[in-house]
Amino acid sequence: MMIDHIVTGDGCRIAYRFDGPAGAPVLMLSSSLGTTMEMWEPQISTFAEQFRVLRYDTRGHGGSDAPPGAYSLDRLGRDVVELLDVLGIPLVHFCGLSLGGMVGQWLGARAPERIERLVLAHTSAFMGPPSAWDGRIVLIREKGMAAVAEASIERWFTAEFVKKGDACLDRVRGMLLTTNVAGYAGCCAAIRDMDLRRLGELIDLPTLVIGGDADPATPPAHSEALAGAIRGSRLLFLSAAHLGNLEQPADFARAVLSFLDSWPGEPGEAMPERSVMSDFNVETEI
Ligand SMILES: O=C(O)CC1=CCC(=O)O1
Repeated sequence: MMIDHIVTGDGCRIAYRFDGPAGAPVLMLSSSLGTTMEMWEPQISTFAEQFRVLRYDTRGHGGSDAPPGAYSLDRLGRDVVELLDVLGIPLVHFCGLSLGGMVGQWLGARAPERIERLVLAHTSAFMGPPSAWDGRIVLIREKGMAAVAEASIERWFTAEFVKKGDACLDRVRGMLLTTNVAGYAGCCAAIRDMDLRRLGELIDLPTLVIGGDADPATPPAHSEALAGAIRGSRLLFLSAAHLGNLEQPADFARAVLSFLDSWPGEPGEAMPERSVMSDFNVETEI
C-alpha cells in the first residue's frame, strides 16, 4: 500500500492513500471505529474506475497516530479539513461509515464548502447513553481490544453472514485486535460526547443516507431520523447489519455510484418526510 502521512496542527500524523486516476473527481472514504482504511478494499477497484479515491486512517487507528486522552468530533472533522488543505484538494465527495459518517455530518454542517456530495452510511447523530461508552473505555483499558472484538463482529454482521465464514471476518477481527487501545478509547469518547441531532438541518448538500435493515448498532430508526433531518436527502437500506460495505459490497458500491452519478435525480422525485428528534432515542447495542 502506498501510504503517506500529513501532520495536523496539533502534531498528529494522519495516514492516507490514493487510488484511481489523478485528475478525476476525488471521492474520500472515512472508516468505522476499530477499523482501518483497509475496510474499503471491496469497493476500491470499482470506485477507482471513475474517481480519485482518497482514504485515510482516523486518528487513533491504523497508521495514524493515537494520542492519549479523549478525542472530539470537532477534532476528527478538522483532521479531514487539514488533510485536504495539505493535499491542496478544495472539494470532495465524502462517504463515511459509522464513525466516518459522524465525521461526514460534522463536515456537512461545519465545512460544507469542501463537500460536493455526502454519503452517510450506517451512522447516527447520537449514540447515547454516555455511560455505555464509559463502560467500553474502562473495559478495553483493563482487558485490551480482545474484550470487545467478538461482540463487535456479532453487532456488525448478521448471524447468517458470520455463519458463511466470509474471509472479511478475519480481516475485520484483525483490525479490531490490532487497534491501539488509546486510539479506540479516544474515539469512543468522541462518540460519547457527540450530539449532532441539531446539525442535520444545517446540512444543505446532496446527501444519501444508507442504513442496514438488520443493524443493531445504528438501527434503521437512526438512519430514518438522519434522512428526515437533512432536507432533500435520500434514504436507502441494504440487507445487512452494520458494516454494509462488507456484507453487501456490490450493493453498497452500486448505491454510492448511482447517487454520485445521478444527483439530483428525476424532477419531482419524492423527498423523505422530516422525522422528529425523539426518533434518535431508540436504544442501540453498544
Ligand atoms: O462499535 C460499534 O459497534 C458501533 C460503532 C459506533 C461508531 C462506529 O464506527 O461503530
